[in-house]
Amino acid sequence: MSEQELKALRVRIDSLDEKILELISDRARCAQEVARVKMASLSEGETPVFYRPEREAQVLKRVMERNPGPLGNEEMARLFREIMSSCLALEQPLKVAYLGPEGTFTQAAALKHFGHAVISKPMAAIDEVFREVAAGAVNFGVVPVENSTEGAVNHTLDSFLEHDMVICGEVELRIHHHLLVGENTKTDSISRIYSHAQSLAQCRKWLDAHYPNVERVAVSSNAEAAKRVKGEWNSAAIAGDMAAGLYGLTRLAEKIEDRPDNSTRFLMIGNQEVPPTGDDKTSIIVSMSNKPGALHELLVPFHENGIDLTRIETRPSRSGKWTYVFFIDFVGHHRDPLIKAVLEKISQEAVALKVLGSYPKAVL
Ligand SMILES: O=C(O)C(=O)C[C@]1(C(=O)O)C=C[C@@H](O)C=C1
Repeated sequence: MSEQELKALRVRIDSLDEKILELISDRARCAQEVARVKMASLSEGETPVFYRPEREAQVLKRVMERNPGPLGNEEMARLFREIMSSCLALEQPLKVAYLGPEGTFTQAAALKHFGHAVISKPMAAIDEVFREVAAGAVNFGVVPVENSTEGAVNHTLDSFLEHDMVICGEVELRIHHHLLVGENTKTDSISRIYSHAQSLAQCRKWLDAHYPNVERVAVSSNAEAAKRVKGEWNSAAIAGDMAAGLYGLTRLAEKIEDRPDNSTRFLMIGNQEVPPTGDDKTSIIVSMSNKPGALHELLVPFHENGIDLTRIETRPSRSGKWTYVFFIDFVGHHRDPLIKAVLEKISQEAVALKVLGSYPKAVL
């Protein structure tokens, strides 16, 4: 390519950037107007709701449907995700608590869902995320709920039994684990590998094959594991890219998870109900009386009405020995007439039924 051609293309890019700049600023001013309208239409004592997950899901879907390329749909949606995040921050900067410390996959999930313009607050435990939201110290919380290799995150399920929370969104993250070492690590003398118990489990076969005699130490998070390695010459950590970058570690082995499709699903929790988008999911907790056929009775209304169950999990109810609650996720919104009727039917048979929330299916 000649110098001349390159120059002409760069002039074109400069002019396009100016247009993009103008358009983004126009959009941001529009968001400010939206905030003004929301404030003006409040009734006495009402608090404004600036963050609208149902609208955000629609915006991102529309972008994906109309994307002419050559950028991929996910990439384009990611760019718009960030534009919307900045526009919302003009209306109201969102505060989001997540299972920390900094560098965890949960932080990556929070940023994927809300964008980078949020004020994010790391918490030391899942229960603390719930408490922070309940106390009103943050607008939303982000917690892991299930992993495709290791199953349910029980701390999260149990926290739902103790707190009244509304689920307002979900996000899925592909989880890649690396074996990380520090500058001073003697890589041929590694005697200890730190990670979160779930991550150790997700890499079990790889560890058995490559480090069968090395001690595996479970710590509170992958980021914590990465932090520890910095000061120890004989240890390594299993963690992801964010933690590696944050603590300046290098990858001794990449993508060591046993299953290449290893993914974790995270939930956004808050106090705000989300209206239907037409492509939603609902999560409920149900407890049934301890009698034969109880689970069958619970599932029949879903089957009879053709409702797609996406998950069912059992946990001890914590209110009696050998009594259980079921966590159920299904496709649909609790305001849909069909879902309403099914929930009505179930509540007639159930000891207790609680709708944890209806929320847009993950777009990104
Ligand atoms: O449509 C709204 O209610 C807005 O506030 C605008 C907007 C956007 O930038 O598109 C910003 C934040 C909301 O979460 C959803 C959408």
